[in-house]
Amino acid sequence: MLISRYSKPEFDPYGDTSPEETDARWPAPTGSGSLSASVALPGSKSLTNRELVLSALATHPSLLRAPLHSRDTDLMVAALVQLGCIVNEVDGDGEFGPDLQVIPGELVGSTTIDCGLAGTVMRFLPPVAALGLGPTTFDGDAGARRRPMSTTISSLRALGADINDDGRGALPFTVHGTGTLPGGEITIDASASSQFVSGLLLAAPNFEQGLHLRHSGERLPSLPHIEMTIATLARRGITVHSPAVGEWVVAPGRIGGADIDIEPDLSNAAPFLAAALVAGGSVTITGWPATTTQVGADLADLLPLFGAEVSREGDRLTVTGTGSIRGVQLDLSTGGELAPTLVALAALADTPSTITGIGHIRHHETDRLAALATEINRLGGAVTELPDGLQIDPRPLQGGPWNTYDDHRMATAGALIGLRVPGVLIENIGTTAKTLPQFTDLWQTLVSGVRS
Ligand SMILES: O=C(O)C1=C[C@@H](OP(=O)(O)O)[C@@H](O)[C@H](O)C1
Ligand SMILES: C=C(OP(=O)(O)O)C(=O)O
Repeated sequence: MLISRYSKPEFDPYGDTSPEETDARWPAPTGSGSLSASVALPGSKSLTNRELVLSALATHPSLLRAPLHSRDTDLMVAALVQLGCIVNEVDGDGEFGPDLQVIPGELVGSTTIDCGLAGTVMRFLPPVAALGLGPTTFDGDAGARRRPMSTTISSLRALGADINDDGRGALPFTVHGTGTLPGGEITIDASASSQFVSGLLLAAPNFEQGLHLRHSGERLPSLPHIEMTIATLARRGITVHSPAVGEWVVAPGRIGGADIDIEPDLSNAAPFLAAALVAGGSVTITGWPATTTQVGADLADLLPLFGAEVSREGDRLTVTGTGSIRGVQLDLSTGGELAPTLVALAALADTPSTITGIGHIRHHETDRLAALATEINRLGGAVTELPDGLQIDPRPLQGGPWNTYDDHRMATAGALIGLRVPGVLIENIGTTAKTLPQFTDLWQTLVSGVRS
């Protein structure tokens, strides 16, 4: 089947909802005994969207096996189809939807791309549009217009692209593609997001002169995601040289078509695995890859800091907890994506925690530092915002409303707290569809796997 009209579903569980607009809150289920659950998760968002982009830029067709099907990946598919690719759904072995065959086509603009709230779409596709012929306008949700884009805009300009924007360094803007981009040597500030680097690296082999990219800025967050970008390029025959930390060189080259198995999303495993600490008992995630560039793999080292035991048998990773949680002192700069889960855990711990190195998550789906502090404190918590993190002091929490700010990880963090605290009512739980449309069903499976 050709997916040429990949549009938002009629029921849009993810759009720009405010707490006031959403009457129906999801009562987070409470765990009534220690857990004994085994959960299979759909594919990684970060891998699926990288492989979709590389497939579109490749010389030959690609097959993505067991890809994620969620709002962020649907938006990526829709955008690539608009830019001239063919994407076919084909039967596969994946439990969570069809495989995707991607046939690259001549890249064309004259279109408006809906980025939704997906950082991967808004940061990975402007370089692709610059390689297409014609104007491509990028826009997205109200929340997307607040996410930083100035590095994408200024870096593409420095590489030879013609871009119209309103000077705010944000969506919307228009890339006037000419079918080719000179590329070359530039220095950027990627302090606000690693995705500025990844977006340029993914398209770099197709720039006339390739790319010599340097990062200069106060910090470079989410380094594993850049490693992931480099690894996905390597599998398609492109070597990224990194002569120094924060410096990358990509020669012009041909991105190969590929047959790729997408790993389960290990960042989405975070709330499920953390549930073992919150309720006690054990939670197993199946399909855990032997090696991976996903930062979610760090959970195997991070959760023991909170008091968990982690074991591994083949492709099954199991976390066991007693229900008692220790506070942590943690620099999470490499895995900011895991912060909402770990902060929720810390809010249920017996001792104080400080989680730092995550100032940049103020620019994620929402200002996650402010959102986590506000929502946990509303339930009686004592969370203090730091410039680049949160201090979390233990307090008994009580039930009440939990707002999600259109942020899938705020929703799952609320569910985790609700596993222990009765009466947590989550607004717009449907926002989990950004990367895990099956969240409520899978969470129910987890909670039902209880040994009383
Ligand atoms: O490249 C990617 O797939 C991602 C990079 C990270 O972004 P930041 O560097 O902005 O944190 C991560 O948090 C995001 O969820 C996904
Ligand atoms: C920051 C995230 O998403 P995005 O890819 O939209 O940046 C996330 O999923 O935690």
